[in-house]
Amino acid sequence: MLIRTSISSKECVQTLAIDFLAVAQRAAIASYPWIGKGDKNAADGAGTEAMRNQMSLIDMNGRIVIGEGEMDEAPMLYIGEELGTGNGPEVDIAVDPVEGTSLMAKGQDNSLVVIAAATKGSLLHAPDMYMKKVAVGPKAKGAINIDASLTENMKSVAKALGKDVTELTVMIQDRPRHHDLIQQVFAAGARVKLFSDGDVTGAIATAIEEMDIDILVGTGGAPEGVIAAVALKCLGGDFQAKLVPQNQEEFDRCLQMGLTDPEKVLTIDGIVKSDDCFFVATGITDGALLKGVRKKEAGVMLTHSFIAIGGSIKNFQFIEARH
Ligand SMILES: O=P(O)(O)OC[C@H]1O[C@](O)(COP(=O)(O)O)[C@@H](O)[C@@H]1O
Repeated sequence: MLIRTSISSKECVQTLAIDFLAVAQRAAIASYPWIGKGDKNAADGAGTEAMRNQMSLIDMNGRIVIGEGEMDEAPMLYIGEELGTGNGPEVDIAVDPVEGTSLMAKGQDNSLVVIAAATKGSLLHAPDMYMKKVAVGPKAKGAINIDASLTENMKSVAKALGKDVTELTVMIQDRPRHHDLIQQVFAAGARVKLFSDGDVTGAIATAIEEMDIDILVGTGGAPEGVIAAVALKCLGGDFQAKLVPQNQEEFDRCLQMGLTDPEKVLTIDGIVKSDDCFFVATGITDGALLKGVRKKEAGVMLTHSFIAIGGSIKNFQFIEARH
């Protein structure tokens, strides 16, 4: 008999989050042999396969809403793919088996496995295109406006945090398209923290006090934006976004995916419509949020993960595990 429920109970969301922790850990371990080997696709393929195999064992009716691509372009974890034993809650799943594929292929810091999940029907089906984003932690919730300039956002966030604008640190991906944003930070006397890849980590950093980041701003991947929004929802932070279709084809693609007004402001609650959600990450290479996979003696592998759970649980944990 098939059991279909929602993940609204505390026990259910907690159990599923633990199951997905195992998925992220397996995917990170599978990618480990490819660190620094210069082959992005092999690394991504290994992580994807491990992720899919482990997810198939979970008691759930899962459906990939953000994955490796459309059915005709991705053999595994394609958008719409159904995963799990079929006995269990109905969940929307967003995955990135390797967030920071170039970093990983070059043996650089900050690549990680990221997964987000929420009650069925609650995650935005974002096409694989650019998205303008702004993210802040819990203390600045309600203080951001994606339609305002970064200068104005910095003023409002500084006020919410009880800081002077010059004390803010703004994380921005180091890309030519962000030149103007970087200049606005300098002009305000605030500090930038530029990073080469991995804006999911940047968004989470705004909600983890020890990471000392006040705002993440910039244009990056929309799939990563949805995953970051789930993480921030669990962490009590805030996130706003706008899709940035680059041409008519991308614009039409938004319409096909049911986004009737592709350039409208997307709030955190519009991207993640349910509080019953969770986020899991496992480090592949060392990074600002997590250490990477380590190979110990006698085939033992060490992993470092992060779990954030939303709803009535609302907590996060760092987990070190030996496999
Ligand atoms: O490299 P671009 O085109 O600036 O895209 C930005 C996106 O790329 C990343 O840095 C890494 O993405 P990949 O894992 O697909 O390589 C994301 O974190 C970010 O959203």
